[in-house]
Amino acid sequence: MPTHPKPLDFGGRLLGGHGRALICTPLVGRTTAALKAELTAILPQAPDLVEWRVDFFDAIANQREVLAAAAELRTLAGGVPILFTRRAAHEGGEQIAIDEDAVVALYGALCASGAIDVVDYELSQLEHHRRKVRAVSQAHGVALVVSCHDFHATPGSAEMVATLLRAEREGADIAKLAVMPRAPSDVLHLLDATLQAGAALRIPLITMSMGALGAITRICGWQYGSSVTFAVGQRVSAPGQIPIKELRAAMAALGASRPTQNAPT
Ligand SMILES: O=C1C[C@@](O)(C(=O)O)C[C@@H](O)[C@@H]1O
Repeated sequence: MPTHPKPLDFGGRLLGGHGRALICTPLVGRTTAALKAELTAILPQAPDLVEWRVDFFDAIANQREVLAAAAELRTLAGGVPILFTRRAAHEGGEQIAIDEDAVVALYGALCASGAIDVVDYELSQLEHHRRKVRAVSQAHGVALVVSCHDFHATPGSAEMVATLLRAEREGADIAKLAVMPRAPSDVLHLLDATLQAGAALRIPLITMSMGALGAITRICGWQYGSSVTFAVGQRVSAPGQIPIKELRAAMAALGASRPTQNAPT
């Protein structure tokens, strides 16, 4: 019997759960036009969520332009929830032209805009920044992913569970952990930590082992309790991501995309 991942709760609108893995496709366009083209190409592939990786956006320093782009994406997405993420460079993101205070202000503006459903902010950021992001997201009914990425190694299972628990304690609505395997056993440790954390946490979690070695976790992670898997729509945003079509086919082979009543018991 697989562990059912918990559903995501966007202001009372539940997404996923009941043995269904959600697929999120990142948008990494550098301009509004490129983002719109990317989203237009991705939507026919029916992602459950799209993630705007704003650290790729050339005009990130221009809050008005970011808000205008977000509004356009909102309209184009037609009800597909939007995750807004500035991935910090020290956690595998792009170098950006603004400091952390400006990033937090940007998160505030986006949360207030109504154009996004969920934001992702790193556990490694300073506490006063994290608190501000938590407060502003809560104030506007935007869900908060508190994330942690290790692009170099995979910590032990106990440490990974502790990280996910800490994200929950720090106010996350969703806890996320991405780690890099150095050996096949690291992939097993990530799945083990996912299973343990799924039982220990009240909130949904998202985990993945990155790189080619970890790609299997993007297909089967839901069976260990991970609520979302990230797939390539147009361009890769992290190593090891699988194109959405192939990912969906592989998950279907595991029974992941079937309704609960047809899932293997
Ligand atoms: O945190 C994550 C997960 C991710 O790093 C991955 O490995 O699929 C991809 C990122 O775009 C996203 O923000």
